[in-house]
Amino acid sequence: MSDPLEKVSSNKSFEGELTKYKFKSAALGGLSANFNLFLPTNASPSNKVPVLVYLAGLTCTEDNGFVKGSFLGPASSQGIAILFPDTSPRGAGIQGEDVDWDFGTGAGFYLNATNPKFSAHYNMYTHIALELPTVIEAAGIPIDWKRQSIFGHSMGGHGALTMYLSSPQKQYRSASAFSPVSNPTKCPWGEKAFAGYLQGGVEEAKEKYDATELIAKNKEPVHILIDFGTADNFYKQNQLLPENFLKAARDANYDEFQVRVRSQEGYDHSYYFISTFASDHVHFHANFLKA
Ligand SMILES: N[C@@H](CCC(=O)N[C@@H](CS)C(=O)NCC(=O)O)C(=O)O
Repeated sequence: MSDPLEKVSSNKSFEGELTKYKFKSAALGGLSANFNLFLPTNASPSNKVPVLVYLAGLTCTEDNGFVKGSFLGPASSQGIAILFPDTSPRGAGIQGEDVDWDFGTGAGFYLNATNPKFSAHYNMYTHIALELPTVIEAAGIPIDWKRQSIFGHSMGGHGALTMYLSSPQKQYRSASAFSPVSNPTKCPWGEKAFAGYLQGGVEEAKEKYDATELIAKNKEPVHILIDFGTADNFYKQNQLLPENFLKAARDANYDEFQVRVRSQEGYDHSYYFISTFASDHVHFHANFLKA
């Protein structure tokens, strides 16, 4: 069992309330975990609101998304909550976890580790899919967990797409991503992460943690929106591979109404890009969250 939530700070924003919480996380091996939650002003015990989960990228914390993403205004006007989890456990004390910026702290890759070195703490998949909804519900916060969607950036785009496509009970109604790591078993970031966190390495990852592999074998209807920038250096270095995801989706007979991948001319990997299309993504999810 995880401990109850402790409120760290609370600020009025866009008529709603942005609150930072911390708690002792069972999924992350008893470490203290932070998250931010934006609640629109219409949320109340008699009016539970839908929620969008935002997963950030490498080196980020639970703060990057709300500080630089420009999501809160559109979410407030649509009456949607946004949950901003962290990107990894912190302070696990595992040898080597703080050496590289693309592995370990700040780089949890939204999976459940099976390598015994990491498996007690690196369980961001369970933390986000199961633990956070449970502790937030237990605190009486008025969110309707039957109306969830998920989005993210870069490593967090990978997290959003894979959690959407692999969640057994169709936990999320829609998924979207900014510059996602779309085929991680074929790029350096993913290969490094899976070799470290998973006992079965890249082969194990193909089953559960690669969006391109997952869409290729998916049979259910989907609602997916992806944007990436043509001036994104990580795109140019083949870390993102959105074309692989698009091809797998079209080969699996998903048309542009179910899987839309948009190439945005001249945009880079930063939050200048994300904030430009933030409103688009919130409105995309609103179609499904408020249906
Ligand atoms: N630290 C890396 C870059 C890491 C990076 O670009 N992180 C992206 C996600 S993949 C990010 O969102 N950074 C934080 C920010 O822009 O607020 C480098 O020096 O090349």
